[in-house]
Amino acid sequence: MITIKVPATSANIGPGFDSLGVALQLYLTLEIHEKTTHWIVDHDFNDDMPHDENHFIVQKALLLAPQLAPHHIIVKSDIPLARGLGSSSSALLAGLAMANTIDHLSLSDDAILAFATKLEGHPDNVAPALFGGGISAYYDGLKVYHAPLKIPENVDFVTFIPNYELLTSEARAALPTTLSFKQSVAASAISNTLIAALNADNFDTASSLIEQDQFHELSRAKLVPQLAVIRQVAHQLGITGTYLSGAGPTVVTIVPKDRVTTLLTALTAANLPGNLYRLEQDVSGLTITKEEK
Ligand SMILES: Nc1ncnc2c1ncn2[C@@H]1O[C@H](COP(=O)(O)OP(=O)(O)OP(=O)(O)O)[C@@H](O)[C@H]1O
Ligand SMILES: N[C@@H](CCO)C(=O)O
Repeated sequence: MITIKVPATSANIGPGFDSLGVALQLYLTLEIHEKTTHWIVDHDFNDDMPHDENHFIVQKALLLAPQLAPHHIIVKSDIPLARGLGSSSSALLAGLAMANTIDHLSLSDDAILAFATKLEGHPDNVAPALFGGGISAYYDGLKVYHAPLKIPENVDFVTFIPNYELLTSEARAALPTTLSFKQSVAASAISNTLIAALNADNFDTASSLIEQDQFHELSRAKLVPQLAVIRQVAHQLGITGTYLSGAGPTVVTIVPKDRVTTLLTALTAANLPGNLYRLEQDVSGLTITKEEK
């Protein structure tokens, strides 16, 4: 049996729209069992999700390897669908890694990343899901340029997952079609300075800049009213570092570990419609293990 494990990811980290992301310790696991005459996909999701070759993961694998032999596969996932935790990127990478492994394609990580980014349109979920940790990345249409983003070791990710879905396509439809030159310069300066502050271990500056995005949060805030509420609760405790995770609706606050309980207590009292988690950064990224029978 071959097991492919892929972490969830939280993209944007505030001002890093479509370029920054971090892997988190929630996982999709894909087990590849025996060869079969047609694809058999066991999963715990709703039965509206296909159990045959029409399953998302198989479809993505077939894009990379159209002649891929059918197998019995089992998908298990802690990553909620369409909540801003990169479920589609993790599933996409699992499919590509399955094709690469069982069809012996020997594609490099960078080749897989470029293929995945072409399908996703932006690298901010797929890059950290593949490599683990924080990543900054840019796709020029052919190649993905990427470098590690330094995430402090002494922080956790307080993650509020609302009890409703928000498709990325819907949240992208809310984005502005143009930004003025002045606003573009400010928005990229905020993102650049965030990266520099993280690299300099200056978390006070970083956590403040995380909240100053000018690319996407203003136009998406109406879709996720909990973003403003969580920021306000955190500010009352002197905590900054709250952002819309990916396209939302999940809201993440990056918090020093010694303040996490205080924030979780206050957010629990706010009784928001969804679930709160304390997550840690994943540093391994996608892993593949082979077990001989
Ligand atoms: N494990 C999975 N198995 C099958 N399909 C999946 C799986 N995970 C995601 N998908 C597909 O991806 C869709 C969600 O993708 P979408 O890009 O809207 O959200 P997301 O990836 O969870 O969020 P974001 O990109 O904002 O972080 C699901 O509705 C489903 O079609
Ligand atoms: N950067 C993307 C992440 C979700 O795919 C967005 O915010 O739309």
